Amino acid sequence: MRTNNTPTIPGVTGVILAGGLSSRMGSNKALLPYKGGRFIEAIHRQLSELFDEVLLVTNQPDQYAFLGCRMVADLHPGMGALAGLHSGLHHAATPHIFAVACDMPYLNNTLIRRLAALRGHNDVVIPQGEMGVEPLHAMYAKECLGPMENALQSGRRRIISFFPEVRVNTFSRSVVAAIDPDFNSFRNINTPEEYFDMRRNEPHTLQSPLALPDRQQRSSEG
Ligand SMILES: Nc1nc2c(ncn2[C@@H]2O[C@H](COP(=O)(O)OP(=O)(O)OP(=O)(O)O)[C@@H](O)[C@H]2O)c(=O)[nH]1
Repeated sequence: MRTNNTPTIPGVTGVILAGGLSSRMGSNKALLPYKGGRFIEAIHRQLSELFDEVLLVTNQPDQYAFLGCRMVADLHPGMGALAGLHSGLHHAATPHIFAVACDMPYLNNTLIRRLAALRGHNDVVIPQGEMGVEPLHAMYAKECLGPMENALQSGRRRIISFFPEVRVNTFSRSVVAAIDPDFNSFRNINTPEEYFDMRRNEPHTLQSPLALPDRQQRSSEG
C-alpha cells in the first residue's frame, strides 16, 4: 500500500527476483526478519511507492502469498537470475521494468528515479557500483526480451551476456556516488554472517514486532 502522494513512475513495473536457492544463507533470505516484517516486505513496500505494479518472480508462490502482489514463475526454470529477469519482463504490462534482488534492503528512491528518467532511448539503464555494473538494480525495456531469450536458449546465464545486442546506458560510478555515497543501494545480504552484522549495526530496524505471514510460518520457526 502506498504511504505518500509522490507520483509513481509511469510505464515501469517494479520486479523483485525471488527464485534463488539462498544456499549461502541456508534459509530463504527474502523472509529474514527486517523492520517489523520481512526483507521482501520492505523491498515490496519501497517499490510500491515508485511503481503502480510490483511483480514477484518466484517458483514458490505459496511462500509469498502474504505480500498480496502478482506473482509469476520463471519461463526457463533453473537458469538463474537472467531467467527471473526474462520472466518479469515478459509478464510486465509496461514497456519497462525496474528489477531488484530480494536481498537488497537499502534501495534509494532518488537513484531509482534518476535511472528511470533515462529509460526513453535506452534498452538497459544500469548503475555502476564499487564492484562494476549492477544488473540486479537496473531498468530493462521490452526490446531486451529477444536477446535475453537467445542467451537463455544458448545456455548463457550471465545477465550481461546479452548487453552487446541492446542499447545500454551506464550510470557512472561518480554520478551514483553523488546520490548514494556509500553505494548502499547495491548492498545485499547473502550469508548468516552478513545478516547478523546488519542486525548488530542496525538494531533499531529489528525492534518492532515481527509481522509473521501465517501460522504455518510461525510454527516452522519454532
Ligand atoms: N526468478 C529467479 N530468481 C533467481 C534465480 N536465481 C537467483 N535469483 C534471484 O536473483 C537474486 C540474486 O541471486 P543470489 O544472490 O545468487 O541468490 P540465491 O541464488 O538465492 O543465493 P545463493 O544460492 O546463495 O547463491 C536473488 O534475488 C535471487 O532470488 C532464478 O533461477 N530465478
